[in-house]
Amino acid sequence: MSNNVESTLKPLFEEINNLKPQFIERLTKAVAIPSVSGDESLRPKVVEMAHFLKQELTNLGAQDIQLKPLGKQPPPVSTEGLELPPIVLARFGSDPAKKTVLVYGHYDVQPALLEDGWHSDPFTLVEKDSKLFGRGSTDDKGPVMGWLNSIHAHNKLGLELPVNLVCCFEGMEESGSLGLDELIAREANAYFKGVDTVCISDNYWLGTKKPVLTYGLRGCNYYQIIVNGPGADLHSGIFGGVIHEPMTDLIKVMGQLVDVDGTINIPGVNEMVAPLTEEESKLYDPIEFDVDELNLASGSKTAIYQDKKDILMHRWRYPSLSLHGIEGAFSAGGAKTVIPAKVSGKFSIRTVPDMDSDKLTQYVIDFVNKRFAELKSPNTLKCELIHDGNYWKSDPFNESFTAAAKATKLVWNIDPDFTREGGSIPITITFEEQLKTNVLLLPMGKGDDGAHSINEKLDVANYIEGVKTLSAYLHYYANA
Ligand SMILES: C[C@H](N)C(=O)N[C@@H](Cc1c[nH]cn1)C(=O)O
Ligand SMILES: [Zn+2]
Ligand SMILES: [Zn+2]
Repeated sequence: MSNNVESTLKPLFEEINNLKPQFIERLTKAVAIPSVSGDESLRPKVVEMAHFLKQELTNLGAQDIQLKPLGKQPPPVSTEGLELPPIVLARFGSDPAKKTVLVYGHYDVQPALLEDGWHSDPFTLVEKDSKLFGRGSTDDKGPVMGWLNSIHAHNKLGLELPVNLVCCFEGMEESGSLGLDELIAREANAYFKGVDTVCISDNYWLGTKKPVLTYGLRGCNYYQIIVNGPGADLHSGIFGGVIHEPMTDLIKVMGQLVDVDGTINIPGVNEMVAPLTEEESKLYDPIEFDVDELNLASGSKTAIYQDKKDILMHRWRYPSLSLHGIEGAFSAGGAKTVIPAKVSGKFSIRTVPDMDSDKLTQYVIDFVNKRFAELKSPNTLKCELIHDGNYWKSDPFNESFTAAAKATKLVWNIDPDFTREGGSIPITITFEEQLKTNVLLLPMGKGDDGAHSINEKLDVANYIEGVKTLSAYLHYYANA
């Protein structure tokens, strides 16, 4: 059976090589649409991206393409009445004799500004040194285009897809996947009926040398602390030293959430973490990774841990708390002498088994309120959850992972490592629970791609060989 698959894949891989310019052109067009879900002013661009996908899917011959509306964005962070971007659904084939694979990806991206330190406009894909630079190149427009490219190559060759393919692309992943849980529940026995497995390509290799298959993700609970004080921004020469300043209160509270060594100071949080078993401890041993890979990816020597096992465990199986920013604070160049009247501090906690999101939120709010009360400030403070998404951990011993391992070996000539991921894809567990299927994470990009960072890139090799890997996965899975 396997030989059959490989003889089918040989001409397909050649076709993928031939189509490289068209594939890069497709990604160029996708990156050019600044579909930043976290920036309300760019919401029309997120919607434009959904329409771009619809057009691409139409050109590729998809059936039953639907842009599913999700209604209004819920509080707390949006302007009232702001519409969520639609979910793009499409299918290729509905042959009852074939297995059905649902592929999920997201078409929204993180914010990006040239002045943040990009070497070129983040929304113009630039090919340099065999790398494709641009916001979304690796997260997640490259992999989403990867699925389209695979269909394109099959079409060009007149080769039938080996499975029925259902596409589900969302535009709010970077902002908590708002509305998607409900859509999946609604469509579980409708659009998604008959789905045998789910494949997500939206994470990265652990390092830069070895492909991986991923069977776990951390969750993400995102919070804000709003401190309100004077009626307007004030002159620090006139009011400095004579009023309680919101920013001082906020920094005092935020500064106590986490220690410089990453220890979370909120009582109850670390106690919720599942204990490390001997069996799990052994899983880290064969994985290829070291502190140099971490330093390479971070562009620094700022690692808290030097030992591989410590690094991996703190990325995958322990929670972390990161401080992200302060809305309302002076942040431009120069030296403005202002006392901001209202500031909102943003931070998130990456969650792991067995943390409970509601309990965590209660612990966070109690801690923040207690620390603020100690300041005896007349300002007001409110701490709230902006969005949460659960962690996910699965058993990687199933047909889908086996097919992906064969595909990876064929394309990259090396057996993949089995890894977990420190980032989050909030919807993963919902697919597993609602569709009662397993989920596979099959990443395309490398650990040094700089997702969410400046100068995000996807190596040309990862893009093209990634299309081969996704394609080979579908063929091996069909024949498993
Ligand atoms: C791993 C994935 N490509 C990703 O970047 N996910 C985001 C999801 C998220 C959660 N809250 C906000 N965004 C991430 O891990 O930050
Ligand atoms: Zn992301
Ligand atoms: Zn992503």
